Amino acid sequence: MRDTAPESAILARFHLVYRSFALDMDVSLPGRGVTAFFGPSGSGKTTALRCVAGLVRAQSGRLQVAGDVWQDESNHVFLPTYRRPLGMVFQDAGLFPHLTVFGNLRYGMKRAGAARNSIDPDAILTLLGIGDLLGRYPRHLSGGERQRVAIARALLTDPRLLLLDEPLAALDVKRKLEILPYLERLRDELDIPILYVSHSPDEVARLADHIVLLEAGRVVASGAISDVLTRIDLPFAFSDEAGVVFDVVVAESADGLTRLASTAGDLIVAHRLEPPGRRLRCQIHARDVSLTLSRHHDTTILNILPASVSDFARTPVDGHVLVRLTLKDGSGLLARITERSRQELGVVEGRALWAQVKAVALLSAER
Ligand SMILES: Nc1ncnc2c1ncn2[C@@H]1O[C@H](COP(=O)(O)OP(=O)(O)OP(=O)(O)O)[C@@H](O)[C@H]1O
Repeated sequence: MRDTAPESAILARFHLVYRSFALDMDVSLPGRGVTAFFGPSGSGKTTALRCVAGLVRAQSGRLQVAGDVWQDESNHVFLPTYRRPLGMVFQDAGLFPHLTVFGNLRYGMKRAGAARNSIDPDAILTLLGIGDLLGRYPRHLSGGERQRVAIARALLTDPRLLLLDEPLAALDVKRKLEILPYLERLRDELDIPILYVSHSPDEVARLADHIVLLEAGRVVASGAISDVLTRIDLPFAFSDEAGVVFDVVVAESADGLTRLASTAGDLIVAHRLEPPGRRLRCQIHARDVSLTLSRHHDTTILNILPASVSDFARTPVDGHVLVRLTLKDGSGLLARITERSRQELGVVEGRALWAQVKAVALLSAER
């Protein structure tokens, strides 16, 4: 059933009450890229995803995906899971152990039914790098390979939405690092949205385009990652890892350095192997940003960006403040400085100054 053209691809409103937990969610989510359901253990991430999947039925709820209504309790509409065109992958890949990789994938294809003509299996095998694994049984695959096969099987059903519930949680660090580039490719190349449950700040910083921050069943924030990570009213703004992410493009490499272009200004980092034009994601921690009133030329710091002060807040760590800055393209940057420096420099709302970036962390793997 089609509805009027939606502004966002996913409109999800759920109210669900368990004995000692209530989920209250009302969000609009983008129709492409990765939306992370993020929050501490027990905040309701998996419950929210299960509501989207139709695995649990919110007493009151409405879910619309790309114009199609999957649930509308006020009109007694509730599509069961098997009628929702979605792919799901959990912590445990859930492959059929008695079938080879090919057999598992063929199962996905069968589920696609009439839609399978619109799927390009070769493109999916390439996207996930599993073309050489087709004859193997799941027990002969690494944890990362199993997850990639499970994602491929889900995509072969031709879903309109991909749900990933902590797909890396059961993997060791080495396997996680191995699979992350594939998830980045899915994010960049798939036309369908991915809802991704995680409680790992690193995974979210690396993969998410949009964040739904949950706390005790309530949505504390929902927005583009660049907006949510620069909100100084949220608890994680004060963690040691607080910082922003930027999507940048490799511009050129010379003299052992690479210039990354972004609308907020160029960033210079140690030499990268990626060719010009490659999109990368980088992170700048608040602890790595210092402020000056004039542009210093007598400094070893390479990355100095013009900025203005939006606002600031005292951190729970004695004597520090977190300053939110606006860069020339309107994007945000956080700086953690001492209250004494703030007063001496006159760092107040609207003040124009320079942000000196001591370190830029590249979150994408080199390839
Ligand atoms: N079927 C159920 N019946 C009753 N309570 C439930 C049920 N499913 C989940 N809960 C409770 O709802 C709360 C949220 O659980 P949920 O699994 O959604 O959290 P989460 O954020 O995904 O946590 P984690 O990161 O630990 O997986 C928890 O307190 C959990 O005990």
